[in-house]
Amino acid sequence: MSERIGPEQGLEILQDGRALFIDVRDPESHRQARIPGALPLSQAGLEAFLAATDRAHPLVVYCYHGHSSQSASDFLSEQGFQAVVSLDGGFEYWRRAYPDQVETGDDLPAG
Ligand SMILES: O=S(=O)([O-])[S-]
Repeated sequence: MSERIGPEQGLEILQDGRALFIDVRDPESHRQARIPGALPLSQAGLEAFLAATDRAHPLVVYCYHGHSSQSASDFLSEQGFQAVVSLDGGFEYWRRAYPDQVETGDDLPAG
């Protein structure tokens, strides 16, 4: 089972820039609002993601409430990713706790 982290730890990791945030919600939800710089990952993009991503790159996976991100994290661990965590509370908690850490609409990811 992959590790879970709380939102405070997620914020620290985001600010350190040491992990890739993976958004497993539906693509439209991602387009509307997301954790800054997060990558949308759906079934359709999975193969390309697995082919292109370094297994050593730390990943923080999030969904709506922190449930489906746990199975997505387990799956990514099984695919060889060495540092995968699931974000407790998901985006719904995150957007209320850290409204200034939400990117919306078609804003380009920072950096
Ligand atoms: O996205 S969710 O599985 O936490 S409802």
